[in-house]
Amino acid sequence: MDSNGSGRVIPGPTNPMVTPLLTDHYQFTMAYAYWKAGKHQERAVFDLYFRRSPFGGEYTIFAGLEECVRFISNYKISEDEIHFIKNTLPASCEDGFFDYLRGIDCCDVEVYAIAEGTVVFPKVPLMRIEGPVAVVQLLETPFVNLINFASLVATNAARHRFVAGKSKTLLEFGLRRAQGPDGGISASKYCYIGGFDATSNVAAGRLFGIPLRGTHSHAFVSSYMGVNEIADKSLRKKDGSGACEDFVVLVQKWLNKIKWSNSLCGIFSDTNQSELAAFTSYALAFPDNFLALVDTYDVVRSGVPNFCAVALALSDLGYKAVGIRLDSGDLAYLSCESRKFFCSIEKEFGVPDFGEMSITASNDLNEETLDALNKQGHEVDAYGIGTYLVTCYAQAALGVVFKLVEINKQPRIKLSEDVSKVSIPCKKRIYRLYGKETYPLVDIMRGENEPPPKVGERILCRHPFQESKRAYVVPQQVEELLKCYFAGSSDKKSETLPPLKDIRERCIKQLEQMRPDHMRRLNPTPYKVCVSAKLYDFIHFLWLNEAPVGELR
Ligand SMILES: Nc1ncnc2c1ncn2[C@@H]1O[C@H](COP(=O)(O)OP(=O)(O)OP(=O)(O)O)[C@@H](O)[C@H]1O
Ligand SMILES: O=P(O)(O)OC[C@H]1O[C@H](OP(=O)(O)OP(=O)(O)O)[C@H](O)[C@@H]1O
Ligand SMILES: O=C(O)c1cccnc1
Ligand SMILES: [Mg+2]
Repeated sequence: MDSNGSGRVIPGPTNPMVTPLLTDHYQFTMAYAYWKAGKHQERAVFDLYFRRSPFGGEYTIFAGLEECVRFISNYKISEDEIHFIKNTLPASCEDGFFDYLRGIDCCDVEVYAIAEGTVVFPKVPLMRIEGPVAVVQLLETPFVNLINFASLVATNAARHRFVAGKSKTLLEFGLRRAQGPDGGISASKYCYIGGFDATSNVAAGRLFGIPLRGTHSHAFVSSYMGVNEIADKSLRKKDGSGACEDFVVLVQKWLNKIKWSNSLCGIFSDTNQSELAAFTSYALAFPDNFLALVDTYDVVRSGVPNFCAVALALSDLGYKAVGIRLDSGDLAYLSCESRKFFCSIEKEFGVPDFGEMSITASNDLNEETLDALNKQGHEVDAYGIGTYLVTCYAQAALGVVFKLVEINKQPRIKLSEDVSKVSIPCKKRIYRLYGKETYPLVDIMRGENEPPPKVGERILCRHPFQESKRAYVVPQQVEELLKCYFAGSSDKKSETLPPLKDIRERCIKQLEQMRPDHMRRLNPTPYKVCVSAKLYDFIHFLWLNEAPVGELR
């Protein structure tokens, strides 16, 4: 634990593998070369950004900032680590360098960032990292690593939420399929930020206070052979006014009633009795939270009737069952059939709200299957989503980069044949300009010393690289995006790290205020990211200055 200059104590990174060695070898070789040249203390400014939003979309959720701040707040290279680094470098490397590494902390580093959970766009610096060039260089790889997957998976979660709709419960079930333990823990944390309601991941529940939810598996159902395996068949009434001595008999009674009821007669005959035993047993263990996986044998002919028999028996004793989970087959059709069954029971037996029993669906769900279910019509209330969500199956990486934009107060540019890869030089300030209808209109980057845009004042916004693309904007609201999150030992004020719940709320609010055409799944409109006229001129001046002139022969 350490403080970031603000006097607040900041714990280390969640994952203890996040150490100064969690970087690329070349960061240490460059650090040595900087040191050898006497250049290591030169003040550098790097921007961290990405070039394209993922999943064919036009927005991204910025996530991972807290872990970066935790990392640098506690940055210290241990003796063991220095010993290891020394062995990885040529023997000719001078000892003075290792003394230098020994003394490194991040007290000369400052980090400016957009708030975690904000909707962000390509080319805009999500973080600006200032400090001695050798130190900031060492931070490149861990920072990019901590932001890349966090932002990717939070965006994936937000996209799943967008298709599922606000009213649905979204459960993250991905731990078993995630890319290793950190993939699993990170996915649970950042899917929550992106708008999921709960996770099945117990460790994530403990670490981050994310609500835990779950049902049961097919193994639980198929492990039962019959009701005689249930040792204690008694169940106390919910209000404490007595008990049912044989809950199994009560369930059987209800199953018979359903079977011969007017509206359900003929829909099913004999249900699977081992499944009934499993449901009965689960209800005895959790009478207040009874939710059954109904697709082990046959949803309509066995799972749903068995579930209803147990739920009605519970109802006799004052308990309210939660619902069912469907994990195979046509989820649209089966959810509608199950709903019809529940509604018939409500009508036939006069059990209030039985028709509103919750239906959870799972099984290889993703944006496309959720969209297909919506188009077909369905009765699903909650989705359990694993593999496609946590592995970010539709796109493996976000492509976050970390580029030098200034050293010793000299702006720097990285040129490329591919214009989209040319970096935007200078230490910049970023503003989000809002229009009349309260939507964000554009993000504009301006040189650090340019005055901020003013509400009601016309501003020329220019595409950073295409001369003909320009627009005037008269903002109704101006929001400065980069705030100081780590001030090192300077006396600058830094932002406090908000709790996870607040980050999630911010994210949900941010998504709601975006113009709908930026958010749609098919051919969304790109959000405009621009530069001030002054910065535009400077970029192109520097470009011409740095690019050699070709010669044709
Ligand atoms: N109504 C639907 N429309 C579109 N996709 C659906 C619908 N219902 C389910 N799906 C999806 O179709 C796929 C079905 O998976 P699969 O072919 O493995 O069948 P299954 O139902 O799991 O079969 P099994 O009984 O062998 O487990 C899943 O990805 C599921 O999310
Ligand atoms: O389908 P996902 O989106 O990854 O969500 C999680 C899945 O994990 C569980 O079963 P598991 O996949 O382990 O076994 P199954 O495929 O045989 O049901 C669960 O029943 C879900 O189907
Ligand atoms: O609780 C569940 O139903 C669950 C948890 C993880 C994976 N699949 C399902
Ligand atoms: Mg599966």
